[in-house]
Amino acid sequence: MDLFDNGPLTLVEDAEGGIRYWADFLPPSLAREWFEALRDGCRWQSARRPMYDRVVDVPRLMAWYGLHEVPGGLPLAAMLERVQAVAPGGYTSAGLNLYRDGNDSVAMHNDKLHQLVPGQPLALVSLGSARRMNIRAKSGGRALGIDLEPGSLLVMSHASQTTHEHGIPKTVRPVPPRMSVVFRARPVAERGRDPWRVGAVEAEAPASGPVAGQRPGSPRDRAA
Ligand SMILES: O=C(O)CCC(=O)C(=O)O
Ligand SMILES: [Fe+2]
Repeated sequence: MDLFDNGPLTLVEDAEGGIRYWADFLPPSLAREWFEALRDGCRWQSARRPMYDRVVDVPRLMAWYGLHEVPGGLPLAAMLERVQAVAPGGYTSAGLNLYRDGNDSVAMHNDKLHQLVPGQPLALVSLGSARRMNIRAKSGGRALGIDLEPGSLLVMSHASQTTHEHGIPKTVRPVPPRMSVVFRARPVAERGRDPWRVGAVEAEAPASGPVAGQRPGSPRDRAA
């Protein structure tokens, strides 16, 4: 690949732009700075969900902000400005995931369609350590694996959420924490509502809402 080519790698094609990946979206020093600011400044919460006859913690921490009400000090407006320059969209919310170690994960899923504005993309910025994302067509076939590097951007079309699933598998490799910041365009009726209380942004919806006040790295029962 041309070293000076910062254009995207197209992973999936569709009429709305498919799934595209920019490895060098952010300068490394800025990616590090923003990782630390968000790790230390976000209201991280541990959500719970039923699994068989138990209720377990969703295996990662999450935070969520409407873009009209981001607390001062969090670099989400500056990040959004860079996202808009590459992948313009009507983004209204930022959902953040913190994977504390290789035991944290997200199961294969598509983002909930009723919580997304049709035609609008989802933009996912990765910070911290690199983690593998698997992307698989619902129609079958092998999953495609992409290592989401710190400072990278993955943009998924709305249409791709109807045709493909994505997930971050656990890994036995010792990996430092990794964060994703997902900008989404939410329908007006969904804005301002805590997404965990209306069925969550994706498949691992907790039934009982978040447990407030958990700090990154605190011990817990992690399944799934
Ligand atoms: O952390 C990631 O890269 C994926 C997160 C995700 O799929 C989601 O929040 O819906
Ligand atoms: Fe997702």
